[in-house]
Amino acid sequence: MTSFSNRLGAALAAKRHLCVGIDPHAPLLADWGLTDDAAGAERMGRDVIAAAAGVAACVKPQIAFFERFGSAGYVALERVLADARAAGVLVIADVKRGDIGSSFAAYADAWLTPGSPLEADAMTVTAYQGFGSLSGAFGHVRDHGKGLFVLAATSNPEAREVQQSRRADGRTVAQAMVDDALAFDAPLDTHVNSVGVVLGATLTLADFGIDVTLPPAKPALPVLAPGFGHQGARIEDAGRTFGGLGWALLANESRSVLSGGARGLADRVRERSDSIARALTPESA
Ligand SMILES: O=c1ccn([C@@H]2O[C@H](COP(=O)(O)O)[C@@H](O)[C@H]2O)c(=O)[nH]1
Repeated sequence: MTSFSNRLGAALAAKRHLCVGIDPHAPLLADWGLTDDAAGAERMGRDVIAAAAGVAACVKPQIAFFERFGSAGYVALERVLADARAAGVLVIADVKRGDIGSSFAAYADAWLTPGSPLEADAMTVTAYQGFGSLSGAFGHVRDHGKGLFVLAATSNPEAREVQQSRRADGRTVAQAMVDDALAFDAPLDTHVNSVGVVLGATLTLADFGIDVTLPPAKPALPVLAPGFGHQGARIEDAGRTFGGLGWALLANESRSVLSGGARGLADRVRERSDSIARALTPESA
């Protein structure tokens, strides 16, 4: 078994930082000449996998756009995930799961168990019920080489009221999420932690009171950063926004890459991937 952190580390070492979103919005499906149904979502997802293979670091299917088609949407997503496994494309399932421990463990079984129909490499999670409530996934991380991305400072403006709040210990909620992710014991043979965080590209870390200072021996903290493209953040600013975190940055773009149809998709993925690699090189950061 090759772990998520090892595979992610290999992609990052090859200067791949782009995470291509798979978000089959109705207008995008129309733009692609596809029907607004499960078949259309499946076609878009499978085309994205083909374009991302060997070029992007990972893909991120957004479950909401499959779930709106009910069971047919889940079947479509299963087929997209099967394509990704066959093509060796890393998948972060954007499912934002969180619950009391026993229920959360069932989510981890669904998304992170090898052989599960919905098996992904990593999933997004919320620790609003306490970081400890995520422990049902820690076995999947340690024993099955899976990964987690904990929402810390999200890209939407409404999140600030909650995530910038200060806890009794003086840290912001966002900083506490980062600290808990950093404290997760990574296997010794990896350069990248298996537990990372979601930090929106539309924000400044200072606004959220976030200081991500890694202890010297620690593997890098993977950061999934949505907000580039359609939400206004510019890939060219990624080095400045994320500073020393750049090495393990996964810059997500969904609508901005998907817009324009299937034709030209491979070129757009290549162009965005090259741009983010350039933005993160020390000379231009
Ligand atoms: O803080 C967050 C967390 C998740 N998202 C998700 O990322 C994509 C962004 O799509 P764009 O089209 O590139 O804006 C989408 O699936 C969101 O649900 C986020 O935007 N911000």
